[in-house]
Amino acid sequence: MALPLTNSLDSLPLDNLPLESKFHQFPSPAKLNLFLHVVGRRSDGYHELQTLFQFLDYGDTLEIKVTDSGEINLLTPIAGVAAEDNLIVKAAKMLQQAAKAQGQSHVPGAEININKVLPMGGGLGGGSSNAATVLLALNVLWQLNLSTEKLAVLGLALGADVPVFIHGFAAYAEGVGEKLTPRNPEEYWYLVSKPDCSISTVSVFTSDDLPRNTDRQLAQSADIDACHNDCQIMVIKHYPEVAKLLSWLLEYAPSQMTGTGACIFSRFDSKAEACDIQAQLPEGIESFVAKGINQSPLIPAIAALSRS
Ligand SMILES: C[C@](O)(CO)[C@H](O)COP(=O)(O)OP(=O)(O)OC[C@H]1O[C@@H](n2ccc(N)nc2=O)[C@H](O)[C@@H]1O
Ligand SMILES: Nc1ncnc2c1ncn2[C@@H]1O[C@H](COP(=O)(O)OP(=O)(O)OP(=O)(O)O)[C@@H](O)[C@H]1O
Repeated sequence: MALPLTNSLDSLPLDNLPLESKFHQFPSPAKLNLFLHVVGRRSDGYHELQTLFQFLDYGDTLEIKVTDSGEINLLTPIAGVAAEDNLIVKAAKMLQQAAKAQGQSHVPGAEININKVLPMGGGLGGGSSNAATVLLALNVLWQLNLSTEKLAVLGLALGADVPVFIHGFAAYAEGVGEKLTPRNPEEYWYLVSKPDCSISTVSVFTSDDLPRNTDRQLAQSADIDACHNDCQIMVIKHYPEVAKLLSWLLEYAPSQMTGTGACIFSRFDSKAEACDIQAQLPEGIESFVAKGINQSPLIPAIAALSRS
């Protein structure tokens, strides 16, 4: 089954009404890890990574309205995620605390809607992307003026993938994913397919079968195809659904898992080729076709809001 493509993020409207009292729409795109090397483990248990992030022109959409109440209300709950655990709510509350810490006596609230299309636990960074969108949007809507760097530091406490979504440029990342260097990988078309299973990030990072000592030099290779995803090595051992779909896709195109899975991205030169293989996917596999992009669509949306 193809996932809906109705929320293509090309041009989201931001008109000229006052910032308050109306909903503003923001994109919350997916990311791919074009490669993901695990190169060590820190004393706090987190893993040191080397990864290449690129965005997709496909993702969730958030609508945010400022309120006077000081409350954060998520009007469209996500099934299976309690409001207090939702990264959208956590990000908004964290920003309120940061505003109070810098001396603001009254911090407004917000009402938030989400149109969730990204599969959860898919390795597409949906939750982190939602958190980044909330941080950037409310920083403008609440007129807090926190720097991008400060927002990235705040966001890192919510998830290792939040900083790249805050900065919004495709990047090579080290550390736990927060030390970013801009890169411009080729913007291919991708078929993103989701095997019929969900994989928790923690289970991958705590597995004895995760390789943890990939040579740090490998990521410097000029040939991106020389790189790989270490998490995939663990996942295909434990999740036959992923192993089976990956070997099917590899017959047609270079294919690899993103993040800790379970989604697999297959690379094509054109949308038509990606759609052609999508049409042949085995029964019951969810999928979408999207373009890899080196700037997040969130950045121009925030810039337009700042100007309004
Ligand atoms: C795998 C990636 O998606 C690559 O982009 C990210 O590193 C994961 O980022 P994320 O989903 O935001 O993950 P977090 O919420 O920060 O971490 C979830 C859990 O994964 C483990 N974790 C995560 C990132 C990392 N570099 N090392 C880890 O060991 C930790 O046990 C952590 O408690
Ligand atoms: N707004 C949110 N959207 C999605 N998941 C959320 C959200 N808030 C909290 N979560 C929790 O975070 C978990 C991971 O969600 P997410 O969609 O970010 O996974 P992922 O794509 O595998 O991310 P990553 O690539 O960072 O590992 C979910 O299973 C859910 O319990």
